[in-house]
Amino acid sequence: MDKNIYLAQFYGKSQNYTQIPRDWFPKFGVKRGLRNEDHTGVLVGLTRVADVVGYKRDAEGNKIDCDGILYYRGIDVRTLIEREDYHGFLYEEACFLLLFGYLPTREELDAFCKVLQSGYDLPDEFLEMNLLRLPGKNLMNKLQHALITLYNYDPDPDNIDVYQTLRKGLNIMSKLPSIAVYAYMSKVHYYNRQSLVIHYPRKDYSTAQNILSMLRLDGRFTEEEAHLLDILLFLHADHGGGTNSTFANLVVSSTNTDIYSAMAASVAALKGPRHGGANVKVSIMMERIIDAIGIKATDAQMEDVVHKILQKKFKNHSGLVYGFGHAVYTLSDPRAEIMRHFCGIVAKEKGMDEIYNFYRRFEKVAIKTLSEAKGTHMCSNVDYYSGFAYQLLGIPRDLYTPLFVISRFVGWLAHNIEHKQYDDRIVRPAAKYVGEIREYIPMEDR
Ligand SMILES: CC(=O)SCCNC(=O)CCNC(=O)[C@H](O)C(C)(C)COP(=O)(O)OP(=O)(O)OC[C@H]1O[C@@H](n2cnc3c(N)ncnc32)[C@H](O)[C@@H]1OP(=O)(O)O
Ligand SMILES: O=C([O-])CC(=O)C(=O)O
Repeated sequence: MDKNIYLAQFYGKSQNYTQIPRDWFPKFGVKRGLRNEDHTGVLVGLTRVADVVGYKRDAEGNKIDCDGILYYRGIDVRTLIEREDYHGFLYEEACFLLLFGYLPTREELDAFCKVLQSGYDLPDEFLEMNLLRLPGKNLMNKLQHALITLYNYDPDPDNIDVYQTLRKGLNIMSKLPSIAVYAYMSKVHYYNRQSLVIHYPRKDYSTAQNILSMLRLDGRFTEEEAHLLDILLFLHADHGGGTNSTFANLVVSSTNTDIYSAMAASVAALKGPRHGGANVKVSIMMERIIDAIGIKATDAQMEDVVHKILQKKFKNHSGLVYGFGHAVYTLSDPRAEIMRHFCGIVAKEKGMDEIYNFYRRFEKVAIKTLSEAKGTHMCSNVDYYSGFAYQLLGIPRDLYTPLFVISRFVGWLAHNIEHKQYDDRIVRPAAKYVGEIREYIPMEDR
């Protein structure tokens, strides 16, 4: 018999031995997904890096929905964006704030940018050996590979001293934009037979400027485009210690493994479509929806699509309307609100307001339909508009989630350092054995 048929039979039979009924989880007091009954997260740590506020508590301790607020080191991200003194290095300023806990002076920010800029160059032959000779089908997997490979270029890679972690982290961080863009160039050269374009990063450019200049054939971009990308990088920089990819970092790093391995674990987590990978899924989903019902579709047609997605009758079959719902936010994700605003402005400038208006209308319909279907308020999340914002900048879909990595790396690093300094215990929760204890049966008696 075909070996796959055997395997399918073993798998079928295994269901008699391996099942764990859903109601056993509450019965044994297990918090699935580390969530409490009211869906809030189980407390697993203390942090001063960022705060994600999505609900309040009333006097009786009940959870009350509220508009979301995101604080970086206690400062509302909106105030950092709305300021009058924009200088082109918003993302770098946020990196400083997240890592060191205070807002830099002009001199401190310049000095910090110089540290980053001094790390822009890749090690000799890294590009040729690891990116051009080994193109990756998926850039998130390729980024994990590149991170693990950078270990080999470090003379003391297993040194996990806190200050060394900061130095190594900043060095990796400064190289990520080139690695991601070159990995993309290598992919489309190899798999799509496109011409290979390699622009070197400029030392005087910010992270946002370099990404745009390395990606574009002529290396040119406008100030407004760099500003939008700077804001996008800024908005993705951190989301507290409980978000999946950061928690994954802390779990892995708590074994005292090297920083390259811990960061690769975070990239692996962020790739998932329930997390950072949702930005690609949203983009594909919206394209398919527009294909199916047209850009001028009515609200009723949009509502029908949402129901079809929920019933797994629309194209992606996941049952999820990507870009909606959040583990913490209830009424709104402040990052989606900010992006909606900036996307509106840039879409108008680029003559893409028709598609922007579609996103806008679909957002309202999806929120209403999902909230009714699930009996709880659901908001659009950061991933709903980010792909569209990248599309406005002409950034290819392959790079949507890698851009999230470039940005969130600093958050992973800040929490990694904080955890090493102040928690420093191996993460090791418990799982209850709920099977039976059985006698061994000799082979001839089975
Ligand atoms: C950067 C980020 O990670 S932002 C999040 C990006 N992810 C997405 O956009 C993917 C779509 N959204 C989701 O999968 C979820 O809303 C998450 C993972 C973001 C948050 O999930 P949680 O708060 O844990 O909610 P949970 O997954 O328990 O969902 C509760 C219920 O709502 C449903 N639900 C939640 N979000 C959605 C959605 N977007 N579409 C359809 N159903 C949803 C779940 O299927 C579940 O239904 P059930 O009770 O009938 O099983
Ligand atoms: O907090 C979360 O669960 C997911 C999220 O929005 C992020 O990591 O940016």
